[in-house]
Amino acid sequence: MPFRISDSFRTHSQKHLDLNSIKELPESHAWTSSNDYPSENSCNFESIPVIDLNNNNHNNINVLEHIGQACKKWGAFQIINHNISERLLQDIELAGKNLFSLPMQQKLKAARSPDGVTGYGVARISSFFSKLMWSEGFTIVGSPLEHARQIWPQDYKKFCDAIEEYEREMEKLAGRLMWLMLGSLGITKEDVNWAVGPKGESKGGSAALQLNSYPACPDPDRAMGLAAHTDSTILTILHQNNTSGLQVFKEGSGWVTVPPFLGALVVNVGDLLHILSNGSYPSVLHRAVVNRTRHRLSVAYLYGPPSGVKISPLAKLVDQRHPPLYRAITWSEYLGTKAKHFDKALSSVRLCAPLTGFADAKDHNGVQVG
Ligand SMILES: C=C1C[C@]23C[C@@]1(O)CC[C@H]2[C@@]12CCC[C@@](C)(C(=O)O1)[C@H]2[C@@H]3C(=O)O
Ligand SMILES: O=C(O)CCC(=O)C(=O)O
Ligand SMILES: [Fe+2]
Repeated sequence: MPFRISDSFRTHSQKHLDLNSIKELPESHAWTSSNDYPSENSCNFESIPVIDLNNNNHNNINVLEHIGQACKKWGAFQIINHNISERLLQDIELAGKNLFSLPMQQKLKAARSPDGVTGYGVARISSFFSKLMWSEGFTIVGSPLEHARQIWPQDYKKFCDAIEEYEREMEKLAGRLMWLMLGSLGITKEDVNWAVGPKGESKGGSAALQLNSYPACPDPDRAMGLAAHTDSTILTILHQNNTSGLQVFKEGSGWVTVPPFLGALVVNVGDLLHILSNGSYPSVLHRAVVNRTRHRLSVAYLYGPPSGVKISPLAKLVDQRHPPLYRAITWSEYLGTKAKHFDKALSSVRLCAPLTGFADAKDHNGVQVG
């Protein structure tokens, strides 16, 4: 059977409240310390590195080294000079704004079905939490046409054009970033047979596009935009509008805000790169908090390997002293595992305990993610 991301991650329950018009936080959305209360942040002045992809010599270290350090230390970094035009970033933001500002009954015409992946709905990880999140989402895999037509029977073209152009540009950037991140581990194209075609050309991966909307919230300290999670990807490229909300978890520092910089994009290490790198580049735990006055929008490009490809620790990174820590798994299988085990998914594909003290970040950082 052909691989489809849409087969792998099923929603358990969906509730649709119009968060834009609610004046008081309902009990259903009021989080407490026992479920990862957002205001427990430590005050942090550091943040993830900003890497100039054009600059081959930043503070005497080159881009590859800079990326390697960021992946090891943070599991995330921001990029500038990435060749995605400001115009395209504005277009995708506008497409998201136009979609989420529609009346609820119109958005629900493209509601994600209970056993589907694409379309409009609450965060799909909601089923792992007793409280609901202060956000709404729209997931696209491949062409947005079918859902766009359900929402705008005549007027779907503008939305589809923006999404499709964004997907094309993101695919190129994600491929480039994957080779930079793997390159920083000493991995070349010869070492990854599934990513290279017969003529030595790079093969494209699979991807999903996630539009996230976080309306202004009457009680932001007790609400959660998107609960702590890692992405089940090789890497994720995130565009956030000019309102902060994304936080990454760093061992020893706690939750650290990722400030939005005009034109910059955030890159996250996902669980599959964690596996490929045999744990050297841990996937980053992250979440989105909300804001009393400002509406926030983010667009995540979730990039993974081509269909059917088994992902396992790369042979070059494995030896007697560094045995493979994870078993081989396809993206589709991993998404199924994540849908079942959520924050325990990575541990559930683990083969053995590491020899060197390293452990899955989520297993020992004390942050409750599920
Ligand atoms: C490819 C995918 C990754 C994702 C599940 C999905 O099938 C499509 C949406 C993705 C997303 C976006 C928001 C956070 C996340 C955990 C979720 O609930 O849906 C991720 C999923 C993931 O990375 O596991
Ligand atoms: O909105 C954000 O900043 C985070 C979104 C996110 O983590 C995701 O879509 O996977
Ligand atoms: Fe995420």
